[in-house]
Amino acid sequence: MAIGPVVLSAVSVVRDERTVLADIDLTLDDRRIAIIGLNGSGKSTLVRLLNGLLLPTSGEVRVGELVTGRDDKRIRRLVGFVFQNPENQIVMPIVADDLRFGARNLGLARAETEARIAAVLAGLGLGRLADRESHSLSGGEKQLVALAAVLVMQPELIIFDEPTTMLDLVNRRRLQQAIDGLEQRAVLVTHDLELAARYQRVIVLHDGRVIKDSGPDEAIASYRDLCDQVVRR
Ligand SMILES: Nc1ncnc2c1ncn2[C@@H]1O[C@H](COP(=O)(O)OP(=O)(O)OP(=O)(O)O)[C@@H](O)[C@H]1O
Repeated sequence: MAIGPVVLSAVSVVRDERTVLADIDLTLDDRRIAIIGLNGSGKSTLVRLLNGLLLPTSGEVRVGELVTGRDDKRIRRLVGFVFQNPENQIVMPIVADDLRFGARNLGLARAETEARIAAVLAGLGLGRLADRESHSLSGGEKQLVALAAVLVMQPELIIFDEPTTMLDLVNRRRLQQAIDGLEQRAVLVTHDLELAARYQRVIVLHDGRVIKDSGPDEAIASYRDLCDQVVRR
């Protein structure tokens, strides 16, 4: 199934009586989209809406023909989510078993599961990690294994919430390359402006609103201006 655009219509999120996202209208259909903004601007909240991890207080989020809150099971198959902290995502003690876990939940046949796991690990250059104990991996390896677990499910869109925060420069590059090599569409929340600069569309959030939605140069310049203003205040 081709996923179609993800459309947010008049979406607001209120948490503890605070408006965290205010009246957002967005159509997300580009191949690569980065979302940047200050701490607390609403980036994680926004991306959690995209696969129904969080439901809007008002408004609607559509994934193609599907609507979050109504079609979440189908949406989760189409939209994968790589969390900031891979510790929250890796559940099994052995790496390959962790990758099998999600595939089993999809009800895939054993041979299909094994073929997908081998292909994904090879594609990310992680074949040597298959039999390792998950807890023994480095932070960077864990981040890539968390991505591998999502890829085994073959989603059509992958959300990354600050995937490079815990990575050194080498692993950041590896993850960048892994993302560049993905066939799937990707939406990525990041404070890493070098990473954001690689994406064709960059959305800047501030106080729960979209203040810029453009190509990377313009968006990053406006984010820098915003930071200057906030620091001078
Ligand atoms: N469960 C919650 N209950 C109450 N407030 C929340 C909750 N989750 C998030 N918030 C608030 O919503 C605002 C936006 O949070 P969010 O995590 O979306 O920001 P962010 O842009 O991803 O920030 P960061 O860059 O620091 O990760 C913050 O002020 C946060 O305190």
